[in-house]
Amino acid sequence: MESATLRINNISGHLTTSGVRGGGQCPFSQKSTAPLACPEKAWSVINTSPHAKPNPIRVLVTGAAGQIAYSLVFMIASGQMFGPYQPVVLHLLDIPKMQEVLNGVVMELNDGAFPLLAGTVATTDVKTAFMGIQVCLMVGAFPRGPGMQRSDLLKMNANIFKEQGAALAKYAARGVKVLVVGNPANTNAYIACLAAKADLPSTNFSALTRLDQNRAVSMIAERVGVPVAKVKNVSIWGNHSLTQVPDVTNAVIQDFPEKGLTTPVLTAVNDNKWLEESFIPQVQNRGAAVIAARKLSSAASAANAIVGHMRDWVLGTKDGETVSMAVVSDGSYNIPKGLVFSFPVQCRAGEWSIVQGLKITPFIQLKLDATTKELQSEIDALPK
Ligand SMILES: NC(=O)c1ccc[n+]([C@@H]2O[C@H](COP(=O)([O-])OP(=O)(O)OC[C@H]3O[C@@H](n4cnc5c(N)ncnc54)[C@H](O)[C@@H]3O)[C@@H](O)[C@H]2O)c1
Ligand SMILES: O=C(O)C[C@H](O)C(=O)O
Repeated sequence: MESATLRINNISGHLTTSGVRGGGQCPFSQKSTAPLACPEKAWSVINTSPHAKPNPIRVLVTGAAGQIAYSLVFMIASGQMFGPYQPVVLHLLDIPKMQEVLNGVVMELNDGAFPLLAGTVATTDVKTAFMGIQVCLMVGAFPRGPGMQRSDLLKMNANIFKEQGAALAKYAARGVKVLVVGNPANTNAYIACLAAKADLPSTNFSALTRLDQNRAVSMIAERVGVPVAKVKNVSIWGNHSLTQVPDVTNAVIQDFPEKGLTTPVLTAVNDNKWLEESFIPQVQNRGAAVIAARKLSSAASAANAIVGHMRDWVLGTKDGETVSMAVVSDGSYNIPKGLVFSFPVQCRAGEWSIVQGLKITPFIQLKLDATTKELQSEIDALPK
């Protein structure tokens, strides 16, 4: 029996949809009593056991009426981001002219009857959207079209991140984990972090390069002829742009994980020319290739990458495995402090840390220098 108290109000231009199902308790339908794989690695906010009191977390998706969100919100509601024991209240923000579409997204969320969806707050009001949120997925921004570079969006999108960075500082939970997706993602994360600087630590902020990592993993798996799950520790360094650095120097094919047997990707591919002249440019240009084919930027694969990024951040990465996240540089690998730069990281207990001591070849170092320079020039171009 569902004692839904769903209300849809359209008051003074603000669509506010809120509902708490089952009297605030998430009606778990999962029969499994198995705890998550490594609960000791999870952020303390996340329920990793079916026996814990269900305590919904508040997750904001901005740009909730857009393309990426149309995959993302359903993946979150189905438990793919926070695991099978963690209920969510979805906060959904878009701009006033998208109210009607946002309303439709809420209808479909309700029609999905997701057991983990404890409520929705759909709104065009920034304060309502950011109030008390613990996870913030900043998708809302204009996408590029054919022939554009992501940096061409800087002027169009910068103000969104300035305003929303300030809203994070004012209204969000102090431990809020922020993932910027809207392009140019690294510099938008830099802007949001700067706007919140006095109130939130810079370690709360990140930008998405997981899609680039997934693209690179998929290309290596295809080249070597192994399932994608066997390709580990491919890194993306730097900017989510044409200068990004897909790097397989430290990557392995996990042949027999139970015996700890691995083969370096460099050995398995055994073709440096292909890696340097085909693999790297293909990963760098994949976003543009999708736009050319779809006439729209990647959306479902972006949603999947967002889920992977946040899931690893809150639930922890597997032992010995690295993932790529753009985070505020602490000076590691001589990357200037403060730049939002993609590094290989590991996550435990809700904290990321940059993997230290990885081998950087002279070829990769030249590329790191170029992507650093580009990020600095994006920041120099910001309106003062
Ligand atoms: N980092 C990545 O890997 C990656 C991957 C794919 C797309 N992207 C970027 O993500 C962004 C969104 O892509 P999309 O395909 O969903 O675009 P979209 O145009 O389909 O959706 C964007 C939504 O954001 C909304 N929006 C605009 N301004 C807003 C504001 N101030 N507050 C809240 N919402 C606002 C729009 O109304 C729209 O509904 C784009 O900038 C795109 O380039 C990044
Ligand atoms: O390429 C784009 O503009 C969209 C996104 O950043 C992507 O990598 O697919």
